Amino acid sequence: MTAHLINGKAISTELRQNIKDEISQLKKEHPDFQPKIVIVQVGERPDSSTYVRMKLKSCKEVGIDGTLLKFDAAVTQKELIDRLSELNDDSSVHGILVQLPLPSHIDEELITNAVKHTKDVDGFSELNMAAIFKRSAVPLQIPCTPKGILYMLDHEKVQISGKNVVVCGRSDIVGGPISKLLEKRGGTVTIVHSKTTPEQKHFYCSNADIIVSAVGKVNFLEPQDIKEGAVIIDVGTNYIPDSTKKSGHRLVGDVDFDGCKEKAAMITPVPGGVGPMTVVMVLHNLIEAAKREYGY
Ligand SMILES: Nc1nc2c(c(=O)[nH]1)N[C@@H](CN(C=O)c1ccc(C(=O)N[C@@H](CCC(=O)O)C(=O)O)cc1)CN2
Repeated sequence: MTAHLINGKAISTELRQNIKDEISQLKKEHPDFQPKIVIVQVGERPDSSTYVRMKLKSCKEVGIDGTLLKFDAAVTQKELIDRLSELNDDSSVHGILVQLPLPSHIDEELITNAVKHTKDVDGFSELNMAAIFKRSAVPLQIPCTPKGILYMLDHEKVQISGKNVVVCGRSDIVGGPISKLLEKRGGTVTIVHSKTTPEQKHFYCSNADIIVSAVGKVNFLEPQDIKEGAVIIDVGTNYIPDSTKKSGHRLVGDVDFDGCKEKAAMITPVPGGVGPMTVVMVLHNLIEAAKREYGY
């Protein structure tokens, strides 16, 4: 069997067009409607600069006013919090996103919580996270990568309820929220993490109908670890040396793609899988926040 490729690039392009159409319709109906996001970047990490550029470009494409607020890597926590507080109070700003990771002298927890709950388009504040983990609560925003993964699974009509699901990784950005969201959708979810033994990893993964891998390790999932017909969602972003590339490196996921595609029913590529979905979900969360603010 060769797996069906879940094309995140194509799915995100289609969704971006829908968002663009919705914004232009809203602007026609309400000429004062101007959705706006402020993206906060601290320091000059090249990967963060790439992601921020991608987000701002997508905003521009659909008619969202995207502003970059850049701070020197040596910025103090107080300066950042004061600025976030001003943005929280600025009624022209509907969404605030702090690009992660932050330099080590900054407390990520403190900063993500300093973003007003209603403007938290990343969904990383404690109020949003708590709503994800509470059984009957409906979160205002779902973090962009987990939201993108759920959208892809629904787009491909993958049944979650009643399935064995394994999530590899337990980060706040991906593993933590996606495991709870998949469990809320009726999956029986096991989390594989850094304290899981190789034997446990093999046992749980090889019995899984759906695997989401977000650990950041090349070849973390190999064909012998997965079940015939499984659905594999690869969230890994790992750069490996490649002398055939001008940059000298190439992006790969956590999954041995060539091996696993022969055994899986569906698989996401890296690049072109989950990554583009993360970007489009920023737009989706922002537009929802803006509509709430305008009362539409
Ligand atoms: N505040 C946040 N910080 C971070 C998040 C996040 O959701 N919010 N997630 C990641 C990084 N990230 C978005 O910020 C992100 C990662 C990857 C991609 C993407 O489209 N990747 C492409 C390849 C891009 C390349 O060539 O380098 C792909 O997979 O096709 C987009 C966004 C950590 N920080």
